[in-house]
Amino acid sequence: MPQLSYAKYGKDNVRLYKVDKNEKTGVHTVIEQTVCTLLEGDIETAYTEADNGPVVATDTQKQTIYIMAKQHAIDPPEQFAATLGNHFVKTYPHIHAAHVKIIQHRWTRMTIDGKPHPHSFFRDGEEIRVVESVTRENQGVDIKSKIEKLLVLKSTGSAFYGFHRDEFTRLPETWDRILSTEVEAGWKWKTFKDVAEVKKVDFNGAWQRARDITLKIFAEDNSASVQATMYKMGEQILADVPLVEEVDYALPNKHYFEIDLSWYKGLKNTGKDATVFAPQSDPNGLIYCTVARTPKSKL
Ligand SMILES: O=c1[nH]c(=O)c2[nH]c(=O)[nH]c2[nH]1
Repeated sequence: MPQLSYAKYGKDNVRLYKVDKNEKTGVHTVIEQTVCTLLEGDIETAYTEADNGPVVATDTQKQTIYIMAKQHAIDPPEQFAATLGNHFVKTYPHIHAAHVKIIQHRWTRMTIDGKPHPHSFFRDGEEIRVVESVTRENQGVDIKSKIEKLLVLKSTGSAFYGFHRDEFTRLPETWDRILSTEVEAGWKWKTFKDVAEVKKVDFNGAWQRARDITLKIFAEDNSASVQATMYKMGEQILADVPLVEEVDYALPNKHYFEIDLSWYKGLKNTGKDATVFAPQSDPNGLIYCTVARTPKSKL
């Protein structure tokens, strides 16, 4: 007999915008998010017996997102995720866990004639801030914060030599190359007891630190490899944000190939003379790592 071994359900791609209007100064602050909520619990019969009794409709979940957004802070997104998760597990006795994912999109204030504009914003890149949370009944809140789609490039200060060589190796060693990646960085927080504890944490400060560290180390490290540079980033975030237990990075190595132009009148464009390159869309390297405070057993 087959069995339902796992189930969760909810509403994805709920788009949300909230404006905070400071009446005194006339300055508006805007936040745009895409929210997903997924509920777990005693919902088996909805699947196995066509019983909709336990189903908190996905439409209800969507309406709840709007109402909670009106009544509570949605920034930082970590706090809003915990508020939503707490609502679902506290309101419905048969719901035992709520997964909330929030993607926060960039709206950066415009500078007009050298002054920050009170109510006009622009999208400065595709970078997103992501929060993944799970609130479990009587077991607290687990939160992971992320930066995704942050595209960076350095035109020098990166080498790759001394790697293993055998009969399959074609790649020459290089002491000066272009390094480019689209940063995906995540940091997992210690388990929080409840929403009250979540509310005390400076998530925006931590996001800023993680982003600054990523950019500073990317720019300043005399990179031996993607692996070595990303490890330094992880170490530094753990050192700077005590409530973070684990940091992970996923970095594609976006290759830029030298083009030999010597066929054209002996034009020099390789080695130290290389200035025109061919950016590659694929294939690309893909390097992962997780840096944890306490090493995990490999067993
Ligand atoms: O930083 C790098 N790490 C690698 O593992 C690797 N492999 C490769 O071909 N180029 C690079 N660069």
